[in-house]
Amino acid sequence: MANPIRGQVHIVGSGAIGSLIAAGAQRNNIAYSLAPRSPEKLTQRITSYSNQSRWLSANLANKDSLGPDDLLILPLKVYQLEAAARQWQDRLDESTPILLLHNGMGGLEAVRRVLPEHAIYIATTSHGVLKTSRHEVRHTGFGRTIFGEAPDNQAIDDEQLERVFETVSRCLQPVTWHKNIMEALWFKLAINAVINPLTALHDIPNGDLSDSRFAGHINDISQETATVMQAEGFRCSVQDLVGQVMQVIRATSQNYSSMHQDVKHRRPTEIDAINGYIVQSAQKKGIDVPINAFLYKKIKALESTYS
Ligand SMILES: NC(=O)C1=CN([C@@H]2O[C@H](COP(=O)(O)OP(=O)(O)OC[C@H]3O[C@@H](n4cnc5c(N)ncnc54)[C@H](OP(=O)(O)O)[C@@H]3O)[C@@H](O)[C@H]2O)C=CC1
Ligand SMILES: CC(C)(CO)C(=O)C(=O)O
Repeated sequence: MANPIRGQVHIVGSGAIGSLIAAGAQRNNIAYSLAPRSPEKLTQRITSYSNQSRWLSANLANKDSLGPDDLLILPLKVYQLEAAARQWQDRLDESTPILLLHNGMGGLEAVRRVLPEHAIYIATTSHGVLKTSRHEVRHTGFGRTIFGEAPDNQAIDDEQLERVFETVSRCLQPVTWHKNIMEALWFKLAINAVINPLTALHDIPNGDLSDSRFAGHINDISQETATVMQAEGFRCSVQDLVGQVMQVIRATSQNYSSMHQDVKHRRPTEIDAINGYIVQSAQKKGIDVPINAFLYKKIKALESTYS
């Protein structure tokens, strides 16, 4: 069996997914720290979907610099990534590996603007986690995680790759390796591009999208996304995407999507990294995606009403 990293896992923030990773590290005796914006935001307790609570040892980041044996994890929204990378850049060794974990696309580009040469790994997860108070999170749904290497990593370090994979496998299990992680991110994007804006705009839980009145919208959004994905070089059909979207709608029928919750709590949404990213990619390829553009504008208009 492979070994995890030899050093410490440094988790930026103390948000929902970061706290789940911290709990996984603690359970597996992997040294970790959390780095919230302020100590008062540190997660202290995690409750599992089977209602068992676990206290996190108060592991605030206290190292001045990270070495090649450490791992920096950025489980953040895409729009938070560039600033976070800037905060950490002077504390990283040139060989410190970095793991990005987010919904939507554009995270790699954002971090590369600051750290063009670091080895970057990317994961996407379907675990569900909610930060229920400043100090508590609830693991609401057991999911799975897909992991891969950024396609533009310069040097291939097989030992580092194995150790990082093993670390993520222990912290966020079950984890599968994907040889083209960008493809996995695009397929997840295609699901979020339908469910997130529609549930936010109609103020409904995910399951309500199985009503026949949404069938046309789901098909049309997926058609546009499939066209862009094909132009990006991925093999997919509208039927594939609609099938996957419907499966997630059924599997998460009681949930309110993250964009629905963001709008409800008047927080910035991840629309730029989801439908906004599809619109941008389509423009570069000369493809028209009017429905994605419409959804993008509607969510932006909602955000602009926040005081
Ligand atoms: N939660 C879930 O169930 C799932 C989430 N995801 C995706 O994972 C990503 C992270 O989501 P989630 O964990 O829910 O988000 P959260 O908002 O709970 O976590 C992000 C945390 O990081 C903090 N933060 C941001 N920038 C910095 C910084 N520079 N320094 C210190 N702290 C910082 C934020 O603080 P502040 O609030 O002060 O900005 C926030 O507490 C998103 O892309 C999401 O879509 C994917 C699957 C499931
Ligand atoms: C899969 C889905 C749509 C589950 O709600 C999600 O990822 C989200 O809400 O952001």
